[in-house]
Amino acid sequence: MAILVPVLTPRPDTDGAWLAPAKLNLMLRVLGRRADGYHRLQTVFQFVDRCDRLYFDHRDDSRIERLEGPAEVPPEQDLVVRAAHALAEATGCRSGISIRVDKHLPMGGGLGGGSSDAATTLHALNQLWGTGLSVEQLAEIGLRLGADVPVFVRGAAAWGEGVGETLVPVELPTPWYLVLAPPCHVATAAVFADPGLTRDSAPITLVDFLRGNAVNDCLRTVLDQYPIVRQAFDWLADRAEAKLTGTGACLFAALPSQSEADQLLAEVPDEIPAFVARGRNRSPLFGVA
Ligand SMILES: C[C@](O)(CO)[C@H](O)COP(=O)(O)OP(=O)(O)OC[C@H]1O[C@@H](n2ccc(N)nc2=O)[C@H](O)[C@@H]1O
Ligand SMILES: Nc1ncnc2c1ncn2[C@@H]1O[C@H](COP(=O)(O)OP(=O)(O)OP(=O)(O)O)[C@@H](O)[C@H]1O
Repeated sequence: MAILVPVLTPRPDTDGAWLAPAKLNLMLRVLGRRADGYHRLQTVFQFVDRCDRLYFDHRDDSRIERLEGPAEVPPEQDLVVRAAHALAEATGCRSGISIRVDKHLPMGGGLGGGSSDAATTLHALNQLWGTGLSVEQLAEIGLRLGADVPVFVRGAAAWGEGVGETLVPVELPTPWYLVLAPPCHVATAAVFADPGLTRDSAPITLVDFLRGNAVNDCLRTVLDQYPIVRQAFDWLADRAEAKLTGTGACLFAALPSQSEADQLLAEVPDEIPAFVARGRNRSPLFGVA
């Protein structure tokens, strides 16, 4: 008997917004450094249902413009604009687009918000411009924009290797997470450049991870470089199993229920922005629970 696997197509929600979710790195091992300076990693990516919201409006000319977005990011440097140009160049498409970015994810937080915005833009414009690229082709373009873009393009929770481009989909438990966003931007490049960073971890297997081997090799460096992250980490670690996502600054803990997550959220000190979100094995961009 044939098994029908649904083909999922990214689509806007009922308000016309294309969702760009956050990711968490449930573990992060740094195995070594490549000749180009990039680090070889092992990681586990899972999405959460906290999202930026992107809107795309048709234009009659061929200009690519960001009409609304984060004030800290000049429009021409915004990853949504860079993704749109990259798709236009790769396909020879001469269409234009107006993009509005309704930002909900903290920036420079290890939640991959910019990468997710780029991935959502690639999917949305591939449909709106009718450029017809495959997911593989979009992921390849995405990788040139950032190491985290491919997992958002593929939209499945994954075991990741290489610099994050070798992805194997995984089905994981989907707990409620309390996410703390200490108010600082962590410079990913500076964390990877730290001489004290552990960069010779032995590779592990998915089974090792599922049995509880879930360290983040960047944690010590980030806590040493950013006292404000250490303060938030200590607070969370006193109450739950605290983890760092990516190179931070965001921290998270899995809780058994929404009510327990909400209860802990209510206790978070006022100076630490925080939210509760549900883990998802399929990106909310693809519109399924
Ligand atoms: C740490 C993770 O968030 C884990 O998911 C990602 O690997 C980082 O992905 P990202 O933010 O998209 O990072 P990129 O913008 O590609 O890289 C920023 C900088 O971090 C350093 N970098 C990044 C990723 C990596 N595997 N090795 C590195 O050494 C490089 O100096 C690079 O110039
Ligand atoms: N649309 C965008 N949203 C957020 N940041 C953007 C965007 N476009 C460009 N950027 C730039 O990218 C940087 C990293 O943003 P992002 O939110 O992806 O960081 P991050 O969560 O630390 O990601 P990662 O986990 O991939 O390191 C920002 O500091 C900002 O300068």
